[in-house]
Amino acid sequence: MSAEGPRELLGSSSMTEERAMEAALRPKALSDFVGQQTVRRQLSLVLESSRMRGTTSDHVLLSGPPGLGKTTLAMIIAAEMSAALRISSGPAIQHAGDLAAILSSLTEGEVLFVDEIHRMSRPAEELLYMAMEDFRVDVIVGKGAGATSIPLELPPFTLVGATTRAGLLPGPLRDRFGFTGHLEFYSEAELELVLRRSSMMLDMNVASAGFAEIASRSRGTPRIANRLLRRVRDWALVHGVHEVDRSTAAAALEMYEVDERGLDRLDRSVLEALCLKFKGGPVGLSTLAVLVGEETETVETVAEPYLVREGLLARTPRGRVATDDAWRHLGLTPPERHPDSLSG
Ligand SMILES: Nc1ncnc2c1ncn2[C@@H]1O[C@H](COP(=O)(O)OP(=O)(O)OP(=O)(O)O)[C@@H](O)[C@H]1O
Ligand SMILES: [Mg+2]
Repeated sequence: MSAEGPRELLGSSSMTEERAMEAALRPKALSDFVGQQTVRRQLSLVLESSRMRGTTSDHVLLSGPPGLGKTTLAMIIAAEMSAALRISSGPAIQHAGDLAAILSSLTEGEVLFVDEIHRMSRPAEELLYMAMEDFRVDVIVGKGAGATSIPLELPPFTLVGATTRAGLLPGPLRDRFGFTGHLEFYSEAELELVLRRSSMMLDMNVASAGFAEIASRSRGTPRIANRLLRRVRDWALVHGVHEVDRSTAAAALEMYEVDERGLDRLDRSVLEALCLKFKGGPVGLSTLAVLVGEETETVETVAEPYLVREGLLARTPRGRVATDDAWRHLGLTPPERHPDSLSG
């Protein structure tokens, strides 16, 4: 979510449309959720078992890069449990009191979804430990010497936390989730399924090769696949194309500066900054973020995971390094290196 903000691949005016479309395209049941076999199977077992036992499900933590389906899964969990869903987020819970207010208003069995849970404040986090484990919170009333703590029983609820950065979660919090699902990037075949479904909802006529072309540029991410599909729709509409084939899709996406490997402007500027300004690195993350004019978190959660996966960038103890493949992707010649200085 947060990482989505500064990302302006397609301009901020598309953000409202993006939200609305995202809601419309979200699968509503676990069986409609494409890919993520492992997580889906594990989660379905957790939910099935709690349904059989007639209890609320264990708390669930979902981690993974932006746009892979964490929010979608949280909604599916509530739907599968026929439970009400309450949505909040780490940045919105800055005081323990904010969290206490949310928790004390939950009804029995409700699913509380906390997005970006790694961004909650420390005091709120500590309150959450007790709530997760004992369904109880201590509410502090008053200030200073006169402050008293009133224990408050909570109805059983299921916490679903989502994070793009599981590594930032303190151990005690991570340990209190009964189940952690790590979402992986999607294969091109899976993205084609996502696109097929979305194209029907958008009433588009797309040939198989058209789906393949869009999928191959979608960085393993359903959100990006859906977004590119909408841009291809615009292009086809304006150019009077009735069936989107491979070349239509390619032409449209070239225009939006999404290259054949799915790299967009931000990805390329990260690689360019590394290669052209720092001879390929190593460069610290924060320096890199300043150079490309983005938040550190955006570079780290949005651009890097894909660049690393594509073998274009390496994270080393001394900083980020461009691989030879990155130089070649930018049309540059990789520098000669001493064999032992490779990637720091
Ligand atoms: N497995 C899937 N099958 C079909 N569509 C999916 C799947 N996963 C995600 N999507 C689509 O991708 C879009 C983004 O998914 P979602 O909002 O759940 O991502 P997220 O992981 O919560 O991202 P963020 O970290 O930015 O909050 C949704 O509109 C949804 O329709
Ligand atoms: Mg989300």
